[in-house]
Amino acid sequence: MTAARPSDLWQRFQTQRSTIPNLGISLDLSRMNLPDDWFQRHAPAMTRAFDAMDQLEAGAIANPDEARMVGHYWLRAPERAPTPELRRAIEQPLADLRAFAQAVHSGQVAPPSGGRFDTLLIIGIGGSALGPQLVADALGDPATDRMTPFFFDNTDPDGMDRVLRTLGPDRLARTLAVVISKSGGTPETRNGMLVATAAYERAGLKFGPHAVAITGVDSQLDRHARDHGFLARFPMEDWVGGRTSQTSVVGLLPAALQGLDIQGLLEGARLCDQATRLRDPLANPAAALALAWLHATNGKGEKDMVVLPYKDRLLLMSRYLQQLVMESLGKRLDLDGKRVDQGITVYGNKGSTDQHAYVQQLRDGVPNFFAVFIRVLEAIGPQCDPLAESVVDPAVQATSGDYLHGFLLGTRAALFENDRASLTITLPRVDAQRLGGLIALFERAVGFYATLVNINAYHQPGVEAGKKAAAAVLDLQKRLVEALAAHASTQPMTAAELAQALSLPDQVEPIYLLLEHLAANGRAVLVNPEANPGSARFAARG
Ligand SMILES: O=P(O)(O)OC[C@H]1O[C@H](O)[C@H](O)[C@@H](O)[C@@H]1O
Repeated sequence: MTAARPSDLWQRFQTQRSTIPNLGISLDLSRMNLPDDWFQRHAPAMTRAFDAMDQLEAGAIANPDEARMVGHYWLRAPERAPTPELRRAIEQPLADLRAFAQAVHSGQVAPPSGGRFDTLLIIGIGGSALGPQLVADALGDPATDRMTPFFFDNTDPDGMDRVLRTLGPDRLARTLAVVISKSGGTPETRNGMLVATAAYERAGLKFGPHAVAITGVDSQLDRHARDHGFLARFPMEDWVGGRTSQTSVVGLLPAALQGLDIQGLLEGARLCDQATRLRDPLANPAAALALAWLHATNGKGEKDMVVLPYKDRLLLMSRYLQQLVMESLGKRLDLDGKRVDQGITVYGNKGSTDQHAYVQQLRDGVPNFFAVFIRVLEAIGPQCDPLAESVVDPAVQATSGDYLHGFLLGTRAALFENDRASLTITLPRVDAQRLGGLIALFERAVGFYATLVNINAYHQPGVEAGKKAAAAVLDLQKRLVEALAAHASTQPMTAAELAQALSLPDQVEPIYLLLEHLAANGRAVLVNPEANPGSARFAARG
């Protein structure tokens, strides 16, 4: 049990606290059980991390495997971009996207069938969806949004169908599709675009005059957009990674179209960047965060990070951070090519909802995590009806917001009592500036941490393995459908027999799984449904 006295904790609360002054954001590490000399002990390592970050911001090839610069910090301070060309590559698209959003809002850019665009269908995945989703949900307000956002962020036909049915053909005519893919070749996004195109066409509409693309210049998507008369194309630069693209066109165009405060997002990120360039880890929340992770995880991912925002609007924060942290830090090799199997697992949802779900395990179960509480001081936003924050419990004169805050402090104390560490990030409110600041805080903490554990945070070689394997599966499926037609039109066959026919005797299991999928979707027939996998027989569809 932790035997810290309240007066010691109060002392630690004051000394292990850093801030982003202009945003009123603070980071409290008092419940992380850091040894007193933790920061001092890691001063030399942190100096290296500051040096690496300085070089990155100055335009070094900070992503060595892909031979790329890493420029997301310039997006909110274009004057810091290392060359005038790079500065222009930030300022021009920013001006263009603002002008485009204004033209859409004013009706100057309008649907061919008349009226105004009032709905957005954002098509993207991973870094091309998670940031826009987080921002849309955190800052959006159905009463004041200029356009209502919907997302295709997967290749699940049922998921896409649900969105399309929510929209219906009439609303589709007033829907602007924003197709986002840095590489321009991501299959899920391409599929989403093709399904959307078919839906527009079925409604008697052409997709191009309802669509814009955000993608690398001359990518497959860029060429498709050009050839199909998209309304506009916005460039995505190779020095902006998908998971750090929220302050690029990727995050800003959807937000601007929704009518959100993109200047606030940029400003918040810029102010955070300023505060986190300070070379004093105790006073620099991004450095302090990275050093706290180093302690909690032993620099080897030994503990998971549970993200607990006590605010519905920040529900998607854990999902956003999952990609930012796990895709950046989850690496097999370090920068010297040594096997390290690095990473920090991130999950979470929101408080106090989680207290009625998995906090039981956090408090009493396997102690394999540390918690990140996100505490928002103002209980309601200026746009809220005060009714939501009226007294609900006259006995203690408490409002719903008092309860929410009370549950946060209560859970923080209950975890700490049981030797579960946590850190707390406090924001005055959820607005564009604070959200921009929060995103930038984690971006830089990830960068520092990567240097502390000597890995490249800016590539994702592991993702490719799954993509290649999926392509091989689709190729096998094609050959299987052909084999079914050739050999199993009259005489049903087992997976093993089909594997034999394809000369792929060691592929029986994937062949069975594909047959099951094809049969469930009416593209093959399972003639003996009660049979076990070994004796199940499949025929071509007649
Ligand atoms: O923007 P895109 O090129 O379509 O990529 C979308 C996502 O897919 C990839 O697999 C990467 O792992 C992500 O980092 C990326 O954000």
